[in-house]
Amino acid sequence: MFRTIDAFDVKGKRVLVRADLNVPSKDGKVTDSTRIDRSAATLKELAERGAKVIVLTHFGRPKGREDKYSQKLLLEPLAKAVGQAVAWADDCIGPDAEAAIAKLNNGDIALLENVRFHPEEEKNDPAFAQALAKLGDLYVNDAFSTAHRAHASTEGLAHLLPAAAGRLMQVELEALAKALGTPEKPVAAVVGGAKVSTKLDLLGNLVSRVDYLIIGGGMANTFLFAQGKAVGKSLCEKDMADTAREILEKAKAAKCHIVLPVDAVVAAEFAENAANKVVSVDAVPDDMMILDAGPASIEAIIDRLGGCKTLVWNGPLGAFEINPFDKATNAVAQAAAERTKQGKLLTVAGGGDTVAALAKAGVDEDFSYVSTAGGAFLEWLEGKTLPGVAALEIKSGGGCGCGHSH
Ligand SMILES: Nc1ncnc2c1ncn2[C@@H]1O[C@H](COP(=O)(O)OP(=O)(O)O)[C@@H](O)[C@H]1O
Ligand SMILES: O=C(OP(=O)(O)O)[C@H](O)COP(=O)(O)O
Repeated sequence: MFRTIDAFDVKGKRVLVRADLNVPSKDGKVTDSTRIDRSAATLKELAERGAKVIVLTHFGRPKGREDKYSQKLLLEPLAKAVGQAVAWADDCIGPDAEAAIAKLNNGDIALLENVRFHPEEEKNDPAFAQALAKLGDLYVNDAFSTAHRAHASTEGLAHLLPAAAGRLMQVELEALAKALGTPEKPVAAVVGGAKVSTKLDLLGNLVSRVDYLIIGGGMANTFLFAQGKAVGKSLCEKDMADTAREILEKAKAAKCHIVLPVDAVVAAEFAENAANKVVSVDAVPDDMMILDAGPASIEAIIDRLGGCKTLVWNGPLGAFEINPFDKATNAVAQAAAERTKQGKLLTVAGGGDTVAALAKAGVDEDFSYVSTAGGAFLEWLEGKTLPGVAALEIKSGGGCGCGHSH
């Protein structure tokens, strides 16, 4: 049980909204604005109700203040999404933030610079959380896709100010519970993408929840390496090999079938239209990298989905942003969309890049539900309590606040 923004009288109040505007980008331009667009409902409602709306978010994984992770590129798409100008502050705490907020009138919206420019954010540092809290009267967490992180702006702040869930947070939790509360079996999970170390661990729990775990993208390379295969220059976290082997053992014990690529599209560089060829996963050349799953792997995955009733998906199967390494992601997305339209498969997908990949494949409207969250959604699926959601719990209201119904 958590409070929503219905419980707040926001008129004239400074409302700190933690959104997740961590969107895909290229050359300083946002390439998929889904997270921004879906965060707009809360921001617009608060502004319409007369709040001074202050948006906190992270963008990427900067190590301290790094210009390439400045959030200025978000200003224009955010202004478009909310239908009004958005003010800016060069820092998320201190004099810059205070000055920008002091200028806000009721109904105005401001975006502050990347909270991760301060390493204290990810440490959930109490003094940093206090510095953020000083800027607002009320706190709204609308960042479901970052709710698996116990950071100052996603967790700490909820203990320092009156706190509520935003509309996107509400919608996500309700939609996931409805779609996946009791998933029809067999259930397949597709997990790919590039965030190997932060997502590999959770696969250990996922194997007891799904019948098939289909591993692709950079994640698969680490498993192939763990099986003793050479992966050349591929994205691969070699120090995670033991964890990968443990997951394979856990899967066996849980009778979860792991599906790994059998062939791969390899190239010498991560670049658009790089010369490429299809090889067996047993024959990846030393000077090349795996950038997509090959045709035999695509066929095996689609074949496997044919027998499933539910699909959950986070992480593209290849480097989908650069042609032609989007083939496996496109083909599997289109096959899943087709089966969804036929009423044979319930499909729930999520993640900043996964959403962009589904849009590129032209099927984002055809899935049963598309979440803004990737890692958070998988952790929710594991049955884990998400710290960002739990912190919103109304202590006397009963329920643990994790978003699951127990
Ligand atoms: N084989 C691969 N090698 C390098 N990068 C890959 C590979 N497969 C997928 N990726 C990358 O994974 C990224 C998305 O991963 P991730 O952030 O985990 O997904 P999401 O944002 O949907 O949760 C994309 O930028 C894509 O290029
Ligand atoms: O993009 C995100 O998650 P996702 O890649 O799992 O979809 C969130 O913004 C969380 O980012 P983080 O994984 O750097 O904490």
